[in-house]
Amino acid sequence: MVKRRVHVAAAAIVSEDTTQVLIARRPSNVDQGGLWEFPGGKLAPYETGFEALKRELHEELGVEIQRAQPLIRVNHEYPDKHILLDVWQVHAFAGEPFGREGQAVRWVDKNDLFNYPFPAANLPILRAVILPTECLITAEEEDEEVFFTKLERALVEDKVRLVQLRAKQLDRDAYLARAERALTLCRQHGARLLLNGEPELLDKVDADGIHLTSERLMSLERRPLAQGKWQSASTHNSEQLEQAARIGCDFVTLSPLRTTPTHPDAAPLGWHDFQQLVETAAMPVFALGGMTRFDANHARAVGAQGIASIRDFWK
Ligand SMILES: Nc1nc2c([nH]c(=O)n2[C@H]2C[C@H](O)[C@@H](COP(=O)(O)OP(=O)(O)OP(=O)(O)O)O2)c(=O)[nH]1
Ligand SMILES: [Mg+2]
Repeated sequence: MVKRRVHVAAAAIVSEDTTQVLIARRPSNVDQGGLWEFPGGKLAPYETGFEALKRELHEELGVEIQRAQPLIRVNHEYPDKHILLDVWQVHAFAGEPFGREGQAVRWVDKNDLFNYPFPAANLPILRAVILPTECLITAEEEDEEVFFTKLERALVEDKVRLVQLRAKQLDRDAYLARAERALTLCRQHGARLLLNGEPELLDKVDADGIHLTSERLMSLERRPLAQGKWQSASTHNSEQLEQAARIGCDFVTLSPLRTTPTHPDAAPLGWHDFQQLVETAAMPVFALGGMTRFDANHARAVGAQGIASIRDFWK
C-alpha cells in the first residue's frame, strides 16, 4: 500500500508571559478524534506552510497571526498515512481565540502539557514547546566561587533556563557536590539542570535529567531514564541522530556547526548540512559549536530548537 502523504501546518500559540499555550480538542468524529491538538490543518494546493497556518487559525479560532516563527517539523508514520507536521510558534495575534467549529479550546500551562492526550506524532512538539531556545553548557572552571558567580550571572542576566553541567575535570564526588549546589541555584531561577554523565548520577542528585555523550549514546540499547526525566545527547551525524531517536532521547545537540577553540580538529557542519540533518531528526535539536545568542533566530529558521553554547553565556 502506498501511504498518503499529508502536510499539515499547526500552531503553538503562546501567551504573552510565555508560560501558557493554546490547545484545542479534535471533534470525536474526525481522524484522531477526542485527542488534543495544536490548531491547524492540511495545506491547500499551492499554499506554503505559513499561508496555510494563517488561513487555518482564522477558520478554526478566528484569530489573525501577527508574529510567528518556525518551531519544529515532525515526520510521523501513522498506519494509514505519512504526516509532516510543520509547527510554528505564534508570539502575537489579533482577536480572541474561540472554537469556531465548536471544538473545545483551552490555555494550559506548558508544564501541564504532558497531562493531555495528544496524537502520537505530537510528542516531539510537546518537547519543543516546553524547551527554551537557549541552552548553557557550563565551562571547565576549577574555582567553585568563580563557577557559581558565572552561573548565577547567566541565570539572572541572560535568563538562561536550561543548563547542562559539564565538568570533565572533576572527580565524581566533586561533581556531585557542584551538581547539588547548581541544582539549588537553577531551581531558584526556574531553570532546568541536566547532569552530564552516567544516568545513575540522578540517584544522588535529583536534577531534571541527563546529557549523554555520543559515545555513551551509541552504547545503549534502550532509554536508561524514566519518563519524566529529560534525556539529551551529543550527536554529530545521522547515525547518532537515529540512535537518539531509537532510545527515546527528548532532545539533542548537533555539532560542530562552526570550528571552535575547544574542538579545533572537528570538521564543521555548516548551516547547509546542519539543516539537512535536522530535517531528519525526530526530536528538538540545539545547534552547537561557535554559536552565540545572535545565531538563535537563524538556527530556528533552519529547523533547530535554538542554540547551545558555553562561551556566549560564560562571562
Ligand atoms: N491540526 C493538527 N493536526 C494534527 C496534530 N497532530 C496530528 O497528528 N495531526 C493530524 C491529524 C490529522 O490527520 C491531520 C490534520 O488534519 P485536520 O483534520 O486538522 O485538517 P484540516 O483542519 O485541514 O481539516 P479538514 O478540512 O480536512 O476537515 O494531522 C496537531 O497537533 N494539530
Ligand atoms: Mg484542523
